[in-house]
Amino acid sequence: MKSTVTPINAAPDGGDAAVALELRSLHRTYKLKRGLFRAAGEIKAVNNVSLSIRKGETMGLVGESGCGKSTLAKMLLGLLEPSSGQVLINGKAIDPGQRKVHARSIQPIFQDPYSSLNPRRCVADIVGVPLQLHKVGTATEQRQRVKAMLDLVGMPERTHQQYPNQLSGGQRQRVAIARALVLRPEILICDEPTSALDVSVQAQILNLLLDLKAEFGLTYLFISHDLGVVEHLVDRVAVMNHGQIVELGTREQIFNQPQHAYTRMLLASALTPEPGLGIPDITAEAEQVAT
Ligand SMILES: Nc1ncnc2c1ncn2[C@@H]1O[C@H](COP(=O)(O)OP(=O)(O)OP(=O)(O)O)[C@@H](O)[C@H]1O
Repeated sequence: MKSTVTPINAAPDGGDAAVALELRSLHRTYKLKRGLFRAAGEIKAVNNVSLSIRKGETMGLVGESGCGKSTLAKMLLGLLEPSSGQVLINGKAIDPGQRKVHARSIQPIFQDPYSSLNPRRCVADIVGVPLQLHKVGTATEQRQRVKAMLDLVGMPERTHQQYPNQLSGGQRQRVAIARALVLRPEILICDEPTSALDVSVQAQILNLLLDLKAEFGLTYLFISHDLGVVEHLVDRVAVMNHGQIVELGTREQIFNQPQHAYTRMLLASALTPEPGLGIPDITAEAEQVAT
């Protein structure tokens, strides 16, 4: 007789769209040197993670600090070599040594836009660098594309020649988003993209990410410890603990019927979002920035 019990990891696979990003049995081990109170050893930061994200899908990745989220993100971006396993983009395995090749398909947005923006370059130059590195178009075309991208993320023209230290936190994150999108990648890895921002600005940036997803048909992996934010944004959620995905499900399954004890613990310990943290329309803020 067929079992009626659904295994924990047998979540819907995200629909019929083609798989944009696939992780196959990814492992990453760090060697630990012997310390004063510690023997030499190793830590399995990512331990046999397999996951498929479909085109146009937003996958949330949640878990406590130290569970391996950033290590996983770095492997997806080709910044860190897996100990074993594979990352595939559109069915093609990526080689971490070929960062430049797959930078055109997959780009990051990090938590702290200030440290990820070059303080000595103006906004337009920061966004233009990827086009120069990848030799996309003529100098005139590059300038046009930079301007169009900055307009799209709500950066008024007067800010294009300014430097990161002259911008607000939200504006810096807009610049980081413009830089991430200027090569027209298909996949964005958003690693806590709003956690360094004020609550009101967080909502504006999340709204912007939603608008851009619709505009470009993007696929997102959205990494966050903030379950309130995740619940607003994602289609499916992967719950990570001690380097492993312990539960995978649709947003409704994870938030309404969590199966794994760790997921239940995470949800129970999450703070209730403050009233008004819902995502407001971005238009008002974009207008404010533009004036
Ligand atoms: N370079 C490293 N060398 C040794 N151990 C590391 C290294 N980088 C991370 N770790 C360890 O690997 C585990 C996973 O770390 P990771 O930064 O991926 O977690 P995280 O979920 O992103 O945490 P956070 O949300 O705090 O950034 C942790 O135990 C961490 O201490």
